[in-house]
Amino acid sequence: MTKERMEQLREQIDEINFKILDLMNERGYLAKEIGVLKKAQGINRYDPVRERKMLDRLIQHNDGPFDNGTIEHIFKEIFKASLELQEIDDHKTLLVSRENKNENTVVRVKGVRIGDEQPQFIFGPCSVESYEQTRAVAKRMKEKGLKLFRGGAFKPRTSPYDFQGLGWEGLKILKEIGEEFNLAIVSEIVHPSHIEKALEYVDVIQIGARNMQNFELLKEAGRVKKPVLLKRGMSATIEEFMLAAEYIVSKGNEEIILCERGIRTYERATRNTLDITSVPILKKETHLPVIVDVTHSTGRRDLLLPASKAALAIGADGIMAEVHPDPAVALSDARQQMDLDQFDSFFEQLISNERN
Ligand SMILES: O=C(O)C(=O)C[C@]1(C(=O)O)C=C[C@@H](O)C=C1
Repeated sequence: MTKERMEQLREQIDEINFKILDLMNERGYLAKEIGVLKKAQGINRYDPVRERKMLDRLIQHNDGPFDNGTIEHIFKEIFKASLELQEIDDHKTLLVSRENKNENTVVRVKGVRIGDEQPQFIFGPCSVESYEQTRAVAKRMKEKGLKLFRGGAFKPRTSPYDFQGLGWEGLKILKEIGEEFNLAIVSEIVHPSHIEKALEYVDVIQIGARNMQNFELLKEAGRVKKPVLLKRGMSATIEEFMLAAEYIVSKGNEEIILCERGIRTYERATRNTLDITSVPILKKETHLPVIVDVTHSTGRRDLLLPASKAALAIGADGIMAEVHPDPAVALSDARQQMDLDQFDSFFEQLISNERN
């Protein structure tokens, strides 16, 4: 008997649930329409006076069993949800979003396809210090059949007294070495007025973490036909990172590679905290390729291999890491770059892991 009664009651609740659902959605459509009218009249959508009046009237009619506080709470949630509905309508779909374009963007650089099935690798010294130093790394990369070579010529450094890079001289070295070994050159550009001239030297324009919100630089990079490697700012949220990429795409350049390079947190065991889950989030939310810079995120040679494996396992399209013939005497990032032998063993282990 009690069992039957319980079933009856549950059936009634189920029916009421559907009624509430229909009424909620009917209410939602009305709120959306009000939202459109408010927008046209330039009125603020959030109306606390109206909300207060509605709550007062509801409380006057409330015969229980729910107490007034509970009723207020439930309806406040409904108002909040309606407000969100009104805002979604106004939310422009980003060009970088999956919603806007479902298929993956594949960035092509000298025959290498970034964002396609195969993971890709970008290696090279932190800074171009000399022709010999740069060439030694490029030669080792060429022997491994690697194609994407990084090297910093313009170096935005925290301290003005640290090595600032060789500038145009560094880009000349990179170009020469790129031609000798048929490597694609990835190098950072820091000034909007340098973009045009840099096209002669680089195959990929890198925009560094410190410049992720240099909007004039982003716009200029958006105006040219050259792939851009955009690094996540050190304190940037994923949304801010996506909006930075949007600046570039909105000017006409869709050839963007996003690069997770760690964010600043309270943790000091690593140089930055590698936000590994940003990779699948960015892959889900955008159509752009995503790579991970294991050197700047970890700042530790001993973590380069596990961090790279983790990045590929979680869906990264590639890895970036720094290699120097003699890291101990490097002019920047001496503690985190691999020497050539370490590079051999790192790469060997990484690709054998990929094969298995
Ligand atoms: O009545 C309005 O002005 C609405 O926009 C609708 C509504 C609601 O859901 O009831 C939504 C948000 C406002 O803060 C107040 C009320």
